[in-house]
Amino acid sequence: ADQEVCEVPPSLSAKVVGSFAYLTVKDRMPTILTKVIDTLHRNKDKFFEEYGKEGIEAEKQTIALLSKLRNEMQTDKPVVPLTDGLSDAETWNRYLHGHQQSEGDQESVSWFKSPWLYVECYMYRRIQEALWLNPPISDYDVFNEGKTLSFLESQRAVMTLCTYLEDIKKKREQLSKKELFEYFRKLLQVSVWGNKCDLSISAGKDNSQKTDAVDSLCSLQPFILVDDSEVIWSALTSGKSQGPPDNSAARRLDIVLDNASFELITDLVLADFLVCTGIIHEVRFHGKSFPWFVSDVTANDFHWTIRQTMATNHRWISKCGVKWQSHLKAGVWSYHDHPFWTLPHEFCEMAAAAPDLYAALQGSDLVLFKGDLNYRKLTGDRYWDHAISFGTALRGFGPAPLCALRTLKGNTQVGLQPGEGEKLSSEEPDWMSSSKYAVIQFYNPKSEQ
Ligand SMILES: O=P(O)(O)OC[C@@]1(O)O[C@H](CO)[C@@H](O)[C@@H]1O
Ligand SMILES: [Mn+2]
Repeated sequence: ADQEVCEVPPSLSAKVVGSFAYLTVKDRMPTILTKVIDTLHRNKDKFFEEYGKEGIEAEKQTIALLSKLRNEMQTDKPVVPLTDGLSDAETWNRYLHGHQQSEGDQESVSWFKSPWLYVECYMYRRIQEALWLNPPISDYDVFNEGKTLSFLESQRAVMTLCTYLEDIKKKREQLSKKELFEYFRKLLQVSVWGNKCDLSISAGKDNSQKTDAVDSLCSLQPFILVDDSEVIWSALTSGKSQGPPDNSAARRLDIVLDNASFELITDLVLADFLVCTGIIHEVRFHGKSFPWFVSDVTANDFHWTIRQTMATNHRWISKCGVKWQSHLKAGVWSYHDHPFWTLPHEFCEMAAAAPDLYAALQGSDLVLFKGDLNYRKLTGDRYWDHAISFGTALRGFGPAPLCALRTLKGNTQVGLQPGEGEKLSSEEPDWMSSSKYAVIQFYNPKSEQ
């Protein structure tokens, strides 16, 4: 039961030598920084063409700041305040100050000693600072190449998925409620497995979708550790009429997006299925307000992806794209990028840190949280016992019925059967970080779990 009183366990951090957090801070994060520096080097001519010698100077200064950042990280220097004066800088600096207060001094808030969730988010905000401090390349997306390439390499999978959606649409009038549920279940799984395509875990190496996302569902089924599809379906389809949306019956879905390219397509397909079958009447997509965790969706990625699908010469992909663009135009779909999603806070702090966002989410009938980072923030990225309930780990966060759709890429997992986590650890030590396993985990704050 969620009321079980329990000590909040410590945060994952790199101070545990050999832990996934340690290996991430020691190896993967510096690698990501090095790739960012290489990307800036490789685009030197482009900056010159576009901005002349000012562009070259800006590129050089940015690289200098990023090299300094990498050195701070690799030598475990103290975390330092942001200096770019962006609207969120003060929140970040207050957050840092809070850590310094609780640790007692500035020295002990550092890359290998502080919570992994904090320092990893902070790294991406420092990358943003390096760009922001160097106009005219301030709004250059250092991760754009990787996201674009990953999308273009996933085109076969996009084609089969859009064709699959088209088939469903053709026969939707004849589908029974049970058949609708089966398609919902499949598209929910396609969306959760789409989360494997993440360029942060691969440190930028190609991670595009090579296999047919629908055909592989059966073989992947055993690796879904928690599957709450049925209770999600009944939350979506119970009570309110299926009819056309008069205000009371209108049902709203919020999708807190994760990665661009193929994963974004799986989310757009799921949203389209729910709208065209009349189960959902409005979808709000939540992305990041600046480039984040290498492959996370920004406004530019979101609109570029829809324009790309419209322009593709494959008839079903372009038909989907045209439909999606019309949903945006009609306001049935909308894109939002609240600054909170690119702050370091655990979600149990949202109501205090971003009351406007928390209130907005309270108007949703279901909030889907995609990916591993969102799961880490939902549960606070802590050493929870694997068998404690998801509700307990949420520690009061619950603006609306919510569902986490994540492949496991960080060693936090709750809501398992007693002994299940230990069994997995004995058989596969890296079960929480290999992205081989996934959860479709639901929590309804309005009802006892
Ligand atoms: O949120 P996502 O895209 O599913 O995964 C983000 C991620 O790749 O980055 C962090 C490790 O660097 C972890 O949260 C996770 O492995
Ligand atoms: Mn991501």
